[in-house]
Amino acid sequence: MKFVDEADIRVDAGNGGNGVVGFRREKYVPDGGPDGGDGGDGGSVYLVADENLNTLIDYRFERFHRAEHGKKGQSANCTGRGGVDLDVKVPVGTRATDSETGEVLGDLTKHTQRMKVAQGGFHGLGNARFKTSTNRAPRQKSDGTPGEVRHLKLELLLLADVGLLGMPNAGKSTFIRSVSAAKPKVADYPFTTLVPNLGVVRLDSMRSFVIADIPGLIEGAAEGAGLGIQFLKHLERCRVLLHLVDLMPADGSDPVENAKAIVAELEKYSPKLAAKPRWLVFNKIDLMLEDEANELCKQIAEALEWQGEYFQISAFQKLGTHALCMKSMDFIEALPAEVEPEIKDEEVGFKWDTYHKDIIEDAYDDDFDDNDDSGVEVVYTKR
Ligand SMILES: Nc1nc2c(ncn2[C@@H]2O[C@H](COP(=O)(O)OP(=O)(O)OP(=O)(O)O)[C@@H](O)[C@H]2O)c(=O)[nH]1
Ligand SMILES: [Mg+2]
Repeated sequence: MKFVDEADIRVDAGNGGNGVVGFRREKYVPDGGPDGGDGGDGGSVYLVADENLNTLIDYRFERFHRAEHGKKGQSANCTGRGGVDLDVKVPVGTRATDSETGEVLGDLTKHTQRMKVAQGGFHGLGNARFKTSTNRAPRQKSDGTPGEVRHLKLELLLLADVGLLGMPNAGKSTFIRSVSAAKPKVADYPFTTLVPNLGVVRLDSMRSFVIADIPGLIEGAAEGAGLGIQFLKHLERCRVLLHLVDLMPADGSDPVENAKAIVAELEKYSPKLAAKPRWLVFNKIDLMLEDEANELCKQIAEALEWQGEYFQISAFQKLGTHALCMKSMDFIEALPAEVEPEIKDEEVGFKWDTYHKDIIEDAYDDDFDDNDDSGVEVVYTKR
C-alpha cells in the first residue's frame, strides 16, 4: 500500500436558503397577513477522525467535498429545510491547515473527533419576519448567505511515542526491526527508507509504546537536500526522540559533525521540535572492542558538549536495545500526557442577534418603498 500522508482538498459548505415573500389569501379574508417563510441553513462541512482509515490516499483522487444547500422558504410560514451537513472521514492523526492563510485549524487525534472546517450559510428571512405595526404587508425578505469555501491541506501525522532521528545508514530501520514486529527494509546505502514506518514495542502484556522510523536526514535537508525535512512533522507528537549516531560511518564521515548537522537541521525545522526530550544513542558498538566503543562514545559526547546521559547499542546484535526500550517506556509513563487542545465545535444555529437582526433594523431605517416589487417574487397562498 502506498503511504500518502498529504492531500489538498476543497470543502464547500452549503448556501443558506432564501426567505420568500408570501401573503395569505383566504375567502372572506381579503387582507391576510404576510406568511413568507424563512430559508433553511446551509449544511456545514466537518472532518471526522476514523480509526479504520490509515492513509489520505482517497483524497488525492476525491478533492471536492460539498455540503447541501439550505432550501428556500415557502409560503404559509413554512421554513425551508436545512442542508445536510457533510462529514469527511480522515485517519486519526490528521492535521488540517487552511492552505490560503496557513492557519492550522486543528488536529484530529481521537477516533470520532469532529471538527467543523466550513460553516454553512445562514438562512434568509421570509417577509413574515418584517411585519410591524406600521408595515403590515412587507414585501421584504432577505437572502441566505453563501456557505464558506475553504482550501485545506490535510497531513497525516504519525502518532508515535518515540521517534528515531539520524543520518541515513545510522541504523534506524535496523533498530525498529530488532525491537518491534515492523520489518522495514535495511540496506547499506543511504535513503533506504523512503516513507515512515511505525512499530509497536511490546515490553510485556501491559506495557507498550509506538516507535516511528523516518527517512534519514542530511546536512541541508531544510533546503531540500536528500529527502528534505518533510518527514520531521511525524516526530512532532513524539514524547522523546532517539538520535542515532553511527560510531563508524562507512563513508568515513565524522560522527561529531554528523550529529551536529542533525541538530542544526532539527532547529531549522522547528525550535519546538528541537526542544523536545532527545537522547543520544550511539549505534554499531559491535564494530569495535568494548573499551574502544566506550572511549569513542565518551569523546563524541564531550565534543558535542552533551550534558545528559547517552546510550550505547548495537541495533544489529540487539545489544543494549532492550535496556533503551525499558528506559523509554519509563520515561513515557512518568511524563504527564500532553493535553491536546480541545477543538471547540461551536454550534452556530440561528444567528438572530447578529445577522438577521441587522437586516431587519436596516429595513426599518431604510423607509423603503413598500410598493416596489421589482426583483421580489411574491407568493400568495390560498386556503
Ligand atoms: N555492524 C552493524 N551494522 C549495523 C547496525 N545497525 C545497522 N547496521 C547496518 O547499517 C546499514 C544501514 O542500516 P539501516 O537500518 O538501513 O539504516 P537507516 O538509518 O534506516 O538508513 P536510511 O533508511 O537510509 O535512513 C545496514 O547495512 C545495516 O546492516 C549495527 O548495530 N551494527
Ligand atoms: Mg531506514
